[in-house]
Amino acid sequence: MLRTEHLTYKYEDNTMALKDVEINLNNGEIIALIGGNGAGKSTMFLNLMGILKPTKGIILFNGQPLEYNKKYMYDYRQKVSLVFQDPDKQIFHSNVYDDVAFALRNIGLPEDEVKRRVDDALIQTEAYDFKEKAVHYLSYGQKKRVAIAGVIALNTQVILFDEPTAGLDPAMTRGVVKIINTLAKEGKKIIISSHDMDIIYTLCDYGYILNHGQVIANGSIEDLFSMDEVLEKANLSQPWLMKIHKKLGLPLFRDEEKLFDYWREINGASSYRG
Ligand SMILES: Nc1ncnc2c1ncn2[C@@H]1O[C@H](COP(=O)(O)OP(=O)(O)OP(=O)(O)O)[C@@H](O)[C@H]1O
Repeated sequence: MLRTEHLTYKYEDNTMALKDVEINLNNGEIIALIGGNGAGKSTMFLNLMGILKPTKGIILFNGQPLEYNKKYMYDYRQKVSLVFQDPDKQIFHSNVYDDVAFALRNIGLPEDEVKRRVDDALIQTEAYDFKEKAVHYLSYGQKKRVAIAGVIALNTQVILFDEPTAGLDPAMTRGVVKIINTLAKEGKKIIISSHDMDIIYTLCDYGYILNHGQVIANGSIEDLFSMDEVLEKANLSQPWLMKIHKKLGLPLFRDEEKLFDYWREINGASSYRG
């Protein structure tokens, strides 16, 4: 699978965005990459995609270092894909359907297979209703869903999500969380960055905390969010379920439904208004 060794990346203006970063996707199913603004998350994703080339260190896919030539990258990007933080960096075509179909046509899939995959991805992301619409008329949230549809249609083994829910309303956010869970259940490896710690906590089983380009902690999600000092140093907060656990002494639950079930059980259904 995908891992890095001593990954270091320096931008042209000498900004050291990543220093000696070691991550390994085998450590979990849905992996979190978290850190405050400017910690290096997007730079990490661009390196993992081969869009940026490490200044030092290597990225290994299935045990072999990435190669930075056209042929290798053409194959690699059918196995590893990225949902960019900014959908405008991902959407190139003027029409939604053609944009989602682009990469599939590029790899030479027959048009009926392209249609099946594109329609399915647009239905999953609730973007089907505007599939004929011009991209420049779409709202930010709609563009984001088109960008996610493009990656779903590609059906790669590894999917990197850079801030997939930023700018989405609560209903769409729940939709994206559901999509990511479904992709993981299908066996895909996922790395996700988000400033929403509740989403990270609900979705991910393992994580890395980046601070000024360095991994300052890694471990199971429960362990990571128990490290008060590390979270403070990295400008992160605890998920609300973790706060309830720590401050009220309630058991630790992975999602709110389990907390509500527990509450119903200990207090009787009558005191529960949900
Ligand atoms: N093209 C660039 N040239 C120079 N410096 C850059 C460039 N892109 C990013 N940086 C710098 O690299 C560092 C890491 O930025 P990056 O965008 O990877 O962080 P991030 O964790 O994704 O932040 P955010 O949460 O704000 O999106 C920052 O100091 C940023 O200013």
